[in-house]
Amino acid sequence: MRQATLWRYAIPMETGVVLREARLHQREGLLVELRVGDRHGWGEIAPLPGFSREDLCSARQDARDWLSLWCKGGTPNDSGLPSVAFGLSCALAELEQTLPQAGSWHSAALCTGDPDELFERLQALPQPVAKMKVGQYEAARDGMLAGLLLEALPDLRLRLDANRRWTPEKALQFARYIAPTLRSRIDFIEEPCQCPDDSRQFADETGITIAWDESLREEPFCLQAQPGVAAIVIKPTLTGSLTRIKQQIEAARQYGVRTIISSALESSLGLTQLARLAHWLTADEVPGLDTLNLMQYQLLRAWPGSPLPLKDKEWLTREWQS
Ligand SMILES: O=C(O)CCC(=O)c1ccccc1C(=O)O
Ligand SMILES: [Mg+2]
Repeated sequence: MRQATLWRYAIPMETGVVLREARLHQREGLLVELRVGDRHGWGEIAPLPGFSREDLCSARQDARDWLSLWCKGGTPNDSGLPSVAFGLSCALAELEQTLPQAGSWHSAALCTGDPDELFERLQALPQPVAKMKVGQYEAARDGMLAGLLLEALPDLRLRLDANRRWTPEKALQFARYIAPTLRSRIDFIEEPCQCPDDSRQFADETGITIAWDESLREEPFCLQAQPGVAAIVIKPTLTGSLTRIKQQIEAARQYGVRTIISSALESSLGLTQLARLAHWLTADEVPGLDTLNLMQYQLLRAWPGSPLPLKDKEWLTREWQS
């Protein structure tokens, strides 16, 4: 017999580092638990305000409809809401034991705090890959800091994320502070300019490669081999089912473009699944999952080595059961 429960969580968190002005003080989402006999599978459905097109209310409704049908023995189609399709497909994959347990537990370290502290943290990393948000302050400041880090830490690889905040002039101003010999250690800048054509031109002019993030979720987006485009950044919660994620990764591979699996601020349950997904489908890449520490605690599953407290089901609210 098939059984399903939909749980709700709310975790205090501070998201200023990643979301900037759109910051959240609490992350809300749903967890889905599927059971068949003594097998079970979990998934997380957590639309991210400001990024997802669906909200939690419509996600809950869609998830309930899907689960009702599934419990009756049906095989419902993937939800059209990306967060729902992602969470349900993870729960099914766990149930069917198709999501391997091994995970990519080393993430690109999210650069926070003051430069001295950052410097020490990066120096201690086994795989020195860091991700820095740029475009919030002066482009010159960003350029100086990035240049300084690359110069001081000769093994460091840097990923930058501008979230489309630069005009073409600002982007070039940033690049002027990065010596040409250091540029190849910038893995990529995610979406430097407002418009994708300007971002590609930036890559052409500076030799600094770029990655698509926001563009991936815009219609019409057609992945192609483009000079200067090094990677796509996939946030599964904003993308959809495991099948869809696999298709995107496969397409990128065909064009010689790297894929980085990245967080949309999921709880430790979803985040550990993303680490497993990353290991399974993008084994050679360091994922962008360094967001757990923004939360006050972990839920149901522990990220290996995390000192954050781990909370159990008592911290969840039951929303629906069948
Ligand atoms: O990609 C990462 O390394 C961390 C996640 C991250 O930056 C992010 C998280 C939530 C929403 C948007 C973004 C972003 O890439 O801008
Ligand atoms: Mg990004």
